[in-house]
Amino acid sequence: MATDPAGSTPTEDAVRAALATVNDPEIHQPITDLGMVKSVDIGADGSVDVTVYLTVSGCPMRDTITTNVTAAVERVPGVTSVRVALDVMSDEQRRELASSLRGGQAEREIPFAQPGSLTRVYAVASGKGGVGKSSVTVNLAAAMAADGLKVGVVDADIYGHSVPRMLGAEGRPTQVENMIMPPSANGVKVISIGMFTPGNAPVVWRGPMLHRALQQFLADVYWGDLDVLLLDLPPGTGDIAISVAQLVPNAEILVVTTPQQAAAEVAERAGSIAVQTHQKIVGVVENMAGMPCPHCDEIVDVFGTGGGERVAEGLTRTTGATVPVLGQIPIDVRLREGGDDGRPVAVSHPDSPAGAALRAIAGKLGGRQRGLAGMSLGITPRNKF
Ligand SMILES: Nc1ncnc2c1ncn2[C@@H]1O[C@H](COP(=O)(O)OP(=O)(O)OP(=O)(O)O)[C@@H](O)[C@H]1O
Repeated sequence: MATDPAGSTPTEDAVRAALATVNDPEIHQPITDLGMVKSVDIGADGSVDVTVYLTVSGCPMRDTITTNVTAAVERVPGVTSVRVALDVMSDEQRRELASSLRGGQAEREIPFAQPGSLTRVYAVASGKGGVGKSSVTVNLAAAMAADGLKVGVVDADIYGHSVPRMLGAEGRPTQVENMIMPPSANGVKVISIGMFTPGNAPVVWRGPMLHRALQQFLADVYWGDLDVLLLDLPPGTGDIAISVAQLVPNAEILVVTTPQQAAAEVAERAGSIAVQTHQKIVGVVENMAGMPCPHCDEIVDVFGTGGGERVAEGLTRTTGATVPVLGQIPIDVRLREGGDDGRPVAVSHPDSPAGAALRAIAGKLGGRQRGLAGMSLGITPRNKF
């Protein structure tokens, strides 16, 4: 308990100032700004009773909120004890909160697709499954967050939703009215179809349902201000790639391939869908590019060589714009282990060959300024006379 040399009772202003330092763990804003402080009562003996509104009953964050509120108020000089009681917001209060979080933006509007949005959106695509698309997405996201960027990931890989586990962000998102609060881990906010399906049930959704799910993830999830949003797409050239193009036309495509000839060919096909959707391809990542021999450090080209380069050249030819190889990531058992444990190798072993390669790619993508080059200006050229 903080001692007060003057021995005076703490003021309500001082207690509220302390409460303003406590962020809601899901919304990441001060509980005082969110209308979550119901009452503050201060006894003559310096005891403080605080009642906090939870957004929903049974909120999974109730213990965290109680601990953080207690710790903040205890630090106020003159406070002798802190008791925290919890209440639940009424429907009306929840509606007000949801509308203030939306900041006046209309319901169902996708903030990233608005003109002037400063969030860079990357849709991570691959031709074949299992080439490491989700691993690359998660590691790039965690590395960018470690560099201080505000990052979100949408796991749109309907059939193999592995992003929450790879990031260590399992658990169900809470909902405030129509707004979904994304869990976060490793500094990254994440939402996944897997968070809404019972157990490990396979998802047998068709195109229109996938489109609606993606729209909901983009419009109804409270992302806050993001610097970068990564979308982990299912492998191949399915419906969801078209949905991304319709919902976030300014999303740029990042193609992941392995060095193998066959994988490179399908990756090129997946990438060339961007020509039809008029999206920009930001670059190619070659994953599983060789494995250092554990005995002599010689690089063993398990999956051959040159796939990334071939895809980049092919896409440059098809799109007419230069598509670079952004980096090559070697096979590394720590990358796989990190994926299984929710500790991305780019942050747990940043200097390992795979970690360093991923961080370098994250630096290139995270450091780019969103210029007008990637944006639709929404104007039509006038016909020539
Ligand atoms: N560079 C690497 N070194 C070692 N293991 C890797 C590497 N890249 C990926 N893996 C492992 O390969 C497996 C497949 O990776 P991942 O799930 O990221 O692929 P994916 O392309 O997203 O697959 P899908 O789209 O089919 O779900 C995972 O177990 C992952 O840990």
